[in-house]
Amino acid sequence: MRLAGAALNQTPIDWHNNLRNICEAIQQAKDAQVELLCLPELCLTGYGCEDLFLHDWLSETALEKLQQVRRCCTEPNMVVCVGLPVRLNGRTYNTACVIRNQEILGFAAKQFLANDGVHYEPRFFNSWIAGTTATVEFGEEQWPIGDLTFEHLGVTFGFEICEDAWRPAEDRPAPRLTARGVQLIVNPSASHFAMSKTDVRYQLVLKASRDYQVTYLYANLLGNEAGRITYDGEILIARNGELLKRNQLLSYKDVDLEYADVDFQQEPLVTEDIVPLPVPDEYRELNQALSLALFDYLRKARSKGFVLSLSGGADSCMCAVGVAELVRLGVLELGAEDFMRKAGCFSEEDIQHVTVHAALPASANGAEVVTDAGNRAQVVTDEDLQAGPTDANLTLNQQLTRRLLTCAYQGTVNSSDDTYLSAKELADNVGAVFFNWGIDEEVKGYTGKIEHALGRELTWKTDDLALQNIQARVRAPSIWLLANVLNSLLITTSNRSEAAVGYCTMDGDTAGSISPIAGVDKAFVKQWLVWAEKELDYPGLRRVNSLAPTAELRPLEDKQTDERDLMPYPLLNRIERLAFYERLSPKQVLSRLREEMPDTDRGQLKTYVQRFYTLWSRNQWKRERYAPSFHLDDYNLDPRSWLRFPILSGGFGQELQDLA
Ligand SMILES: Nc1ncnc2c1ncn2[C@@H]1O[C@H](COP(=O)(O)OP(=O)(O)OC[C@H]2O[C@@H]([n+]3cccc(C(=O)O)c3)[C@H](O)[C@@H]2O)[C@@H](O)[C@H]1O
Ligand SMILES: Nc1ncnc2c1ncn2[C@@H]1O[C@H](COP(=O)(O)OP(=O)(O)OP(=O)(O)O)[C@@H](O)[C@H]1O
Ligand SMILES: NC(=O)CC[C@H](N)C(=O)O
Repeated sequence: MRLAGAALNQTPIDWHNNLRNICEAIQQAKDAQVELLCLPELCLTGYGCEDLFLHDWLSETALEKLQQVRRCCTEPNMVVCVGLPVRLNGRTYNTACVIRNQEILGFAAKQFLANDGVHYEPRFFNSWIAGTTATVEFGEEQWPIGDLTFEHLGVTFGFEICEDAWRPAEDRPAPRLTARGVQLIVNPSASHFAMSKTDVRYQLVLKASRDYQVTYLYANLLGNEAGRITYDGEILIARNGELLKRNQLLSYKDVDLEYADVDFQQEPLVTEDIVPLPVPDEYRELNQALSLALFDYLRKARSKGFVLSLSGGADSCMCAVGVAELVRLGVLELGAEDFMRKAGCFSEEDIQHVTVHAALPASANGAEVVTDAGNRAQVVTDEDLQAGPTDANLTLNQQLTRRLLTCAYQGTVNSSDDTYLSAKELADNVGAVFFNWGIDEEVKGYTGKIEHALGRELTWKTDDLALQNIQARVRAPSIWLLANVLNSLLITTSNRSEAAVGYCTMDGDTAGSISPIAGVDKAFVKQWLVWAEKELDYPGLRRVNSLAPTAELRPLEDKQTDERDLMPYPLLNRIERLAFYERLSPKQVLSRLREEMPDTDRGQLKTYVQRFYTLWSRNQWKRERYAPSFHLDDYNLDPRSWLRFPILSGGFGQELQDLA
C-alpha cells in the first residue's frame, strides 16, 4: 500500500486557504497513486482556533466544508484522513475523519488532550473515552464517531491523534489498537516546533512502530499557523522500528507531501536498535523556524514589510538577519517569483522588475555570479539594466530584503561609534534600507518639561532609571511612525533573558507588534550570531560579535553593560531554567548552583539568586505586555503560551529571606 503524509500550512478559520491546501494535497496524492493519505490534526479549521472551538457554528461550518473535501476524494482506492472538530451535545471533540471515494467512513476521536507547555486543549475539547462510540448526524446522514478502527484494501488501521502518542504505554491507544488487529497507526498531529524536538518525535514514532510491530504514519502541521507557534511539517513513516520516510522540515511550501510503499503481505523483522537521527543542528533549525515564522506572519498579517530600530547590538542584529534569511530561504526553495507572489506584498510590476533581472544570465548583464553558501544568489552590477536606483549593485536577495526591511539607528550622546558602525555594516550587508537620526533633542524636550514642572534638574545621581528610560522611550514614536507610513510590522527585539528580569523600558524598546526572539535566551542569541556570521556568511555581523551587550543608556564613561547591571547571562539563564523549567524553589536553585559552581563565591551566588527572583516577580506585568512572540525553544516565558505567573505576588519575600 502506498502511504502518504502531507504537511499543510493552515490558518485558523481561513477556509479558502485551508480547503485549497487540503484539496491540493489530495490531488498530489491522486497523481502519485497514493492509497492512504494522512493530513494534520484539525487542518480543516486550523489547530489554533482557541475558544472558537467552543462555538457551535465553527464545528457546523467545518462539517459543511468537509462535504467539499469529500467531493475531492474521488478515488475508489484512496483513503483520506482529515482533521476537524466535531461538536456533540455541547462538547467539542478533536477528530480525524476517514473518507474513501466520497464516502465518510467515520470520525476517530482524540482520547488524550495536550495540556502542557503551549497547549491548552482541555479548555476547548473533551477527551473521547476509549472503547466507546456515538453517532454524528448531518442532514440525512449519520456516521460513527469515537474509538474506531477501519479497513482499507485488506489493511486494518486506527488512530493516535498527536498527544495520544505522547502518553505512557498503559494509557495510549496503540496497544489496544494492535490487540484489535490494527496493522497501521495513523497519527495526524499539530506538534509545535522547538529546537531539537524532531529527535523526540522521531524516537516516539520509530519506537511505537517497533514496540507495537506496526506501520506508523505521522503528519504534522507546517508553518506559523496562528501567530506564536510554528510547526515544522514533519512527516514520518516507519515500520517495525525502521524508518521508511522522513522529509525536510520547515518548508516554505503550502503543501509538502511524502510517501512510501509498504507491503502488508510481508512481515519484516523487527529492528530492535533504532538508528539514531544525527544530532539536530539547533542554530540551523532556529534559523529556519525563525525565518519561516516571520514570513508566514508577514503574509498572514497582510503587511508590507518590517521596520526595525537597529542598535547594532546582538538582539536587533539577530532580528535583521531573521528577515534577510526569510528572503534567502524563501527564494532558495520557491524561486524569486513564487516567493514574491506568496509574500503577497509585492506589485506585479515589481515582481516583473526583480525577476527579469534575476533571470538574466551573468554574461548578458555583466553580473558577477557568486556561488557561496547561498547568501548571495546573484550580483547584478550593470547599471544599464535600468534597475531601480536602489537595486544597482545589490544581489537579488539584497534587493528583496531592501523591499521588506527598513532600519533606523537612533543615537544619543551615550551611543558609541561601534554600535553605529555595527548597525550600518549589517544593514548594508543584508541590503536593508538604513536611516540614521539622533534623538537627543527629543530627550531634552521631555526632560526639560519635567524639570520645569518639578522645579529641579534631573541628574544621573538622583534619577538614573528615569533618565535611562526616557531615551529608550523617545525612540518609540518615530520608529512607530515609520512603520505606520510604510504599512509595516514594527519588530521589537526583546530576548528571553531580558524578559525574565524586566531589563527593558516598557513602551520604549518593547514598542512593536511582533517580538520574534522573545523566546530565545541572550547567551544563545550571542552564540547564534557568531555561527551566523560564518555559516550563513554575514560579514556584517563581525562588529557586533566583538561587542559586549550594552544598553548605552548611561553616559559612556559609566561603561554600562547588561551583565554589570544584572549578572552574567549564562548564570541568569541557568537560574531561570532551574526556577521555571525545572520548577525548583529558590533554596533548591541556590544549592544546585553551589554544587554546579563550587569555585564561585557563595555569597555572590546568593545575591544573584535574590536579584533574579526579585526582578522576576516585579516584572511579570512587563511579560504580560510583550508583543506576540514566537515559541522557538523548549520553553518560554510568555504568559499567553508557556508560563503563567501572578502579576502581583509576595515576590518570594519569605523564601529569599530564608536563603542561607
Ligand atoms: N506590578 C506592576 N504593575 C504595573 N506597573 C508596575 C508594576 N511594578 C512596577 N511598575 C511600574 O513600572 C515602571 C517602571 O518600568 P519601566 O519604566 O519600564 O522601567 P524600569 O523597569 O524601572 O527600568 C528599566 C530597566 O531596563 C533597562 N533597560 C531599559 C531599556 C533598554 C535596555 C537595553 O538593554 O537596551 C535596558 C534599564 O537599564 C533599567 O534597568 C514604574 O513606573 C513602576 O511604577
Ligand atoms: N542607538 C540605537 N538605535 C536604534 N535602536 C536602538 C538603539 N539603542 C537601542 N535601540 C533599540 O532598543 C533595543 C534594546 O536594546 P538592547 O541593548 O536590549 O538590545 P541590542 O542593542 O539589540 O543588543 P545588546 O543588548 O546586545 O546591545 C535594541 O534592540 C533596539 O531596537
Ligand atoms: N497537538 C498535540 O496534541 C501536541 C502535543 C504533543 N505533546 C506535542 O508537542 O507534539
